[in-house]
Amino acid sequence: MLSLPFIRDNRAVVEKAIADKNVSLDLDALLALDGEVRGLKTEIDELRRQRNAISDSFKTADPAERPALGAKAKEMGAKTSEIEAVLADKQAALDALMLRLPGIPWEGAPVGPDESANTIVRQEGAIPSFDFEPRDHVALLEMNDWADLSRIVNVAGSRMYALKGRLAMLEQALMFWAQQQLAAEGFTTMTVPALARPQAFVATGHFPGHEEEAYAVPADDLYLAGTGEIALTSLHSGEILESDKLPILYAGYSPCFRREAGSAGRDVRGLLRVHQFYKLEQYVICEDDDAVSAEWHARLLANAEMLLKALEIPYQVIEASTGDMGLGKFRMNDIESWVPSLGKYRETHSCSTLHDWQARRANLRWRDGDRKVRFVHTLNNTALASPRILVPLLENHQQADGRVKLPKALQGLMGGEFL
Ligand SMILES: Nc1ncnc2c1ncn2[C@@H]1O[C@H](COS(=O)(=O)NC(=O)[C@@H](N)CO)[C@@H](O)[C@H]1O
Repeated sequence: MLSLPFIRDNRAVVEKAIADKNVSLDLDALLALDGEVRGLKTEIDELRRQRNAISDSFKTADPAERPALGAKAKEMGAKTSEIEAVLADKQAALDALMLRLPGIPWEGAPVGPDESANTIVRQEGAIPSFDFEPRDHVALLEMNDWADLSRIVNVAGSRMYALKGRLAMLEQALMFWAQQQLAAEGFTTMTVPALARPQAFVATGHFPGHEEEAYAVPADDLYLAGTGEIALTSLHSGEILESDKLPILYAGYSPCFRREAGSAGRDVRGLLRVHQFYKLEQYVICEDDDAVSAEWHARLLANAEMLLKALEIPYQVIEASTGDMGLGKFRMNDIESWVPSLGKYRETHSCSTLHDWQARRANLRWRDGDRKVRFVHTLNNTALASPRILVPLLENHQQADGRVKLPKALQGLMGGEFL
């Protein structure tokens, strides 16, 4: 969300963000509502002032005049309530439009409608060349009995899987290993729930707009989150964080649930796109200073690259376009990992800076050195998301006989050179 003073003073910038992020929002209607709300508030204040004046005069008034004064006060009270009802409706309409406002993208973001406008920042790690016909991850799962992709569908429906044996253990080991790497970078590991109240989805920007992507639990007015970002964004809602508590660095581990409503037919084979997965989420709450945010964005990206380099997975860093980065983002860099069976890079990480766009929605504030209360900045990036990360991991390290050679970083954890 943006502040109304910012919108009033930066109309052209906001209009450009609305256009560049393909948002359908009538800024004139929003500002007209803002004007009406301010007018109604002024009217109410004036009525209250007059009513108070009458009440004050009541004590010293001639007894004969009191009935008329009482009637006047009563009439003003009725008028005030009438205007307050109108104000409530206008305020609700304004609040709804405010939630649709885009965050202003950084000036270096490629302007374009969707991911087709994304650009490649750089590529890291040599694409492996095999002296045998490489298998895809599903074939590797089958020949090593590392997953059940069929029976489980009878139990839980499509896009579901069960990992087995050493691969199931590797998934757990990977998450612990990543938590250790992030702890060394100062991030506090947290396990967070997937269940969350609707307001938590509004705070991150998932609602309004993406309700159909979340599984609902209507009996309890809860939804299942698709990312630990949702719990972490609202964890400190309503608090005023002292400056010595910033930055807050969380490594949030959670199950993630996504309906993938819009993904029919995409990635239907295997582990790339499933309804339930596990993610370790890097999350930062920092002071509202653009340079500080930019520094944390770079560090979140570097952390993810550190993990990919240790896993010896080739990848490329992507600069997201204005149309692909999402409503609230200032900047988004995806990392795409090489998948040999597809002969292309596929997204495994997504690093975002949101400035105070989420903080305003989540009511996340801090007290600066001058004791001034301000909204914070929030950032997030994937550390590891499994089972998707297993796809490049297994395929890039496969041997001719179908065994998978573990990267050195995991050999100690898994007690051997091979999975
Ligand atoms: N349906 C899915 N199945 C498997 N993995 C998924 C799915 N959706 C997302 N992921 C993984 O989760 C990562 C982060 O998802 S994201 O929506 O791009 N971004 C976020 O959730 C941010 N909070 C950063 O983690 C993706 O890069 C991908 O690796």
